[in-house]
Amino acid sequence: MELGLIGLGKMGGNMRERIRRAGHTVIGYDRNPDVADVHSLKELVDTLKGPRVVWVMVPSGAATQSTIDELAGLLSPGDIVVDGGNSRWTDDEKHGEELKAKGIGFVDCGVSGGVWGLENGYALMYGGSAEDVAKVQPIFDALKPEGEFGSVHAGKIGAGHFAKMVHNGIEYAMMQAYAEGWELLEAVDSVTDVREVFRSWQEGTVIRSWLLDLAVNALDDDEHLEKLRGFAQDSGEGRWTVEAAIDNAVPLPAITASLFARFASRQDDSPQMKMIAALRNQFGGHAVENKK
Ligand SMILES: NC(=O)C1=CN([C@@H]2O[C@H](COP(=O)(O)OP(=O)(O)OC[C@H]3O[C@@H](n4cnc5c(N)ncnc54)[C@H](O)[C@@H]3O)[C@@H](O)[C@H]2O)C=CC1
Ligand SMILES: O=C(CO)[C@H](O)[C@H](O)COP(=O)(O)O
Repeated sequence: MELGLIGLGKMGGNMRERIRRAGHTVIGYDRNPDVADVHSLKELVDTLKGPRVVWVMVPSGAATQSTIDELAGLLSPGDIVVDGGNSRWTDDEKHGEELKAKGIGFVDCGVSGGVWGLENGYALMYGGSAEDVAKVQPIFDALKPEGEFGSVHAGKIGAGHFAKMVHNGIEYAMMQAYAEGWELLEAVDSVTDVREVFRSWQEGTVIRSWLLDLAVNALDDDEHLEKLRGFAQDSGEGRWTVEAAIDNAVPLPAITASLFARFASRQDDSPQMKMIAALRNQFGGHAVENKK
């Protein structure tokens, strides 16, 4: 089938290639003309034969919103928009309604697989009506990993991004657990080769996983991660997971702590620890360290 794909960065660029390898036609648009097949959204829409399926794979928030707004004005009744970016799930209902008013279908799709997806396939979690999902199914089949699993119609509009958000919350906590274990192993003299301990865990252990494999890759590149600064960004999914947990009164101590650990990583000199030091000094006369 034919697909219009908007956003040809780390994700969309490889997805275009994987879908083409499966025998489909993909026409890509990106605001960066070096990677684009067409040079405007209008040209993309005019080039595709109807009924069209257009997949949006740009940063969540303003870029996704403006793209969907423009598509709503360009597409025709019976066409479908898929939002494959990491959009906040609460945006999906709004996007679905905006497009439905023009007779355009909408499917939200959480995509997992990162820059490895071209070869390994992309795990997909999608939400929307069965009718709209069916129109995108050949593309889902091209993107998904080989094998029985890796693709799910999670529910109605919003369910795909909600499932991907929870997936990313779990990702935060798993990464935090490996990171904490690694730091503790590095802190003691008795363990002389931390990287080999991590490598040994890749087979047979309870904690083997793809993230563990990637940790070993990172340690092979830089055995003690000396080239990196201990600073970790976040792009929203962890925050939204914690917000959803609060809305539903579901306790998420591990995921919340892993999000807060990232915030702490961005502080050179913790203001709250200054207060802790000051209070210990006030009540117990405990020593403080002053700035030089
Ligand atoms: N990198 C990852 O591991 C994953 C990323 N995602 C999500 O996929 C989406 C894309 O992510 P990446 O490819 O990593 O980002 P990226 O920054 O590598 O690529 C984004 C692309 O979109 C283009 N773009 C931005 N605004 C545009 C607009 N208004 N119109 C047309 N093109 C526009 C940029 O020029 C760029 O080529 C994001 O929503 C991200 O959260 C989802 C799963 C994994
Ligand atoms: O969806 C992903 C992986 O599954 C993206 O890599 C996402 O950017 C990770 O989240 P964060 O940037 O908040 O660490």
